Amino acid sequence: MKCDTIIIGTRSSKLALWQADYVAARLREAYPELTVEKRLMTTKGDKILDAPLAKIGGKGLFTKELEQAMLAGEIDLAVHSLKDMPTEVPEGLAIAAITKRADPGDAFVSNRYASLAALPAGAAIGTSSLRRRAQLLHARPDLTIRDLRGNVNTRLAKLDAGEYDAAVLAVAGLKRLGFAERIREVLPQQLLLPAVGQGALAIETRAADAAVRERVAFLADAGTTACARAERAFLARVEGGCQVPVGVYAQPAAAGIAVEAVIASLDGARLYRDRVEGAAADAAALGTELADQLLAAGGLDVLHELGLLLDRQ
Ligand SMILES: NCc1[nH]cc(CCC(=O)O)c1CC(=O)O
Repeated sequence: MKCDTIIIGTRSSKLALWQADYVAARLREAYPELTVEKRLMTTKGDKILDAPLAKIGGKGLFTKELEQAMLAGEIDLAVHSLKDMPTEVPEGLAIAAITKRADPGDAFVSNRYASLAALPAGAAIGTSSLRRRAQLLHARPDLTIRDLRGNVNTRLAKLDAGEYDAAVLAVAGLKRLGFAERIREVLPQQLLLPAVGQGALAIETRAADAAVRERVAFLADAGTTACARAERAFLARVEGGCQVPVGVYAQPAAAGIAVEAVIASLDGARLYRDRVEGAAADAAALGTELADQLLAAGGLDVLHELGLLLDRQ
């Protein structure tokens, strides 16, 4: 008899484990006969903890080792935060399902202040995200942004150690780990647009593994998938990685889908933001169109200055 087992590869951060356990539980529930195992792995992004993420660079910082293990047949699927996935999936692999998105927002967390507005001039906010830095500085040029790296638990511990007045973290990650009560304020989207795919999970498999693909298909959410298509097309057009000062958020709208995005300089002084709306079937084209609009409006100069678009043709 065929051995009916699916091995899920996962990073060992608490958030990654929560996400892998979530998918494992849903698979076991759907297929009581199936054996689901977890294999813990370490990625480059987990190992290099002392350098700002933006300086380490490289695509797939949190995904590459898992992808290699999948191609080698050591694991059958990987569960990623969609926002950590590069826009290009390696040859031989595929995103088999994108789950229903949880809260896509960013949270203001602080032991000292109740809201962003309550922060005094010069207060220090911890974040390593260029997207958060640029948009926060645009709204509050008086603030100081200090690098804050590590997984969610590490970042909260550093905040509690008193090195920062506040930090900004993804709402979805905080809630998954049981830290909802640490959220002082969900920052309005008008102020801070999320990262591509924030709040959604991507289930990656071998492209040719029909058995596994079929089994995870029920986890896909059509609405989130269309939104992710628009957001990832936007990102692919502007750069392709997760470490650029851009935010993008697609959501259902009267016409089908509305996409809003921002490209900003690191100091927040220049910020280009716009919105397009169209049919969900045209999601990818909408994302690309919006990227072209923002690049033409000044975003291209901003990204060029960052040295991130050197090999763009
Ligand atoms: N950058 C790491 C990361 N990748 C996914 C999440 C949260 C979960 C999600 O957005 O789906 C986080 C934590 C954070 O940004 O605070």
